[in-house]
Amino acid sequence: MEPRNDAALTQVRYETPRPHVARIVLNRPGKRNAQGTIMTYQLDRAFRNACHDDDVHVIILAAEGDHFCAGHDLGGTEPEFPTTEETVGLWGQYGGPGWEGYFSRERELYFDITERWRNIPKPTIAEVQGACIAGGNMLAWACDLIVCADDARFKDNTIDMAMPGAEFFAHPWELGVRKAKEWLFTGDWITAADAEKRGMVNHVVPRAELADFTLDLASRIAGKDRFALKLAKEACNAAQDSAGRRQAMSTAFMLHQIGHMQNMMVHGFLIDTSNLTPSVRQALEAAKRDSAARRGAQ
Ligand SMILES: C/C=C/C(=O)SCCNC(=O)CCNC(=O)[C@H](O)C(C)(C)COP(=O)(O)OP(=O)(O)OC[C@H]1O[C@@H](n2cnc3c(N)ncnc32)[C@H](O)[C@@H]1OP(=O)(O)O
Repeated sequence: MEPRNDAALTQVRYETPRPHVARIVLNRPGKRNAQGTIMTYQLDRAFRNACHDDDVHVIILAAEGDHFCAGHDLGGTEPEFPTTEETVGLWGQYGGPGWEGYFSRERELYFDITERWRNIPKPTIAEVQGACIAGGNMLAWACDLIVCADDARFKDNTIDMAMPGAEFFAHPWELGVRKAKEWLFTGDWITAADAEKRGMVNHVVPRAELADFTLDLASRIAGKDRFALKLAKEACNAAQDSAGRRQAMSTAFMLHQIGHMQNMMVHGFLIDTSNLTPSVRQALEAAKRDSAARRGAQ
């Protein structure tokens, strides 16, 4: 199958820079690649294109601009809820009252979809530079390997939003339980070097060499037997799963829902917005006003 030049992709680019290698690029640098509903479904579409193309053996997930991903889009310039046409998940009831709609959205957009990307039956490599925040880590963690630039830095600031951590709660599996707790409790950055020491990333390379290094690694892997790669990935993932990863993450996801409901009861919104950076808080406040007006008009 020819790689698709997919015109539907506006916030994500799909490239085939080397034989048997697809490179999917988050392409919203003006918003620091914040991941909203549109980007999520375009990313899902790009991953599916790569999965369905027999000629693609390895997939790179990269990002345009200075930062890999500023996490979930808190600016709300996009539809809050997916339409049933674009969803692959079966949750539905996005317009449901109370928590019903939000639960479906969270489950589909942040948990199930990320788990599906983690289980893509081809090797995936994240190529990370600059800031990688909260939901941004979920994108990197969904990949099998992570190569990062020496300027990469990672944090999960969700406790500052009165939330217990991003939805795809791989933190303890990525950093070890003790470091994961400190990272979450403080909301501090960890550097690329620290992430490598913890085993969260495979390689740290100079920023100028990031793309070429990742491509070379991808090409080396792409030269191996495609089916054996798939089996090796499945075997490694099964080791984590038989140690309880999936069950622990399901529990964490439900606790995350409790965090949102508590915020709704205490702050009248999904998250406590008081500690957000000024530009993001401003965008969010505008989005909240729009959303309230839209709902009022219904
Ligand atoms: C369960 C929750 C999961 C989550 O993922 S919640 C999201 C958590 N993420 C954050 O709190 C990230 C906040 N963003 C930042 O800290 C900074 O940004 C960066 C360090 C990533 C980059 O800093 P700099 O280069 O100085 O950019 P800038 O002026 O802060 O932002 C540039 C434009 O990007 C928009 N933006 C940044 N992050 C987000 C976001 N997460 N959602 C929506 N928009 C975002 C801003 O508003 C602004 O936009 P305009 O130029 O139009 O004013």
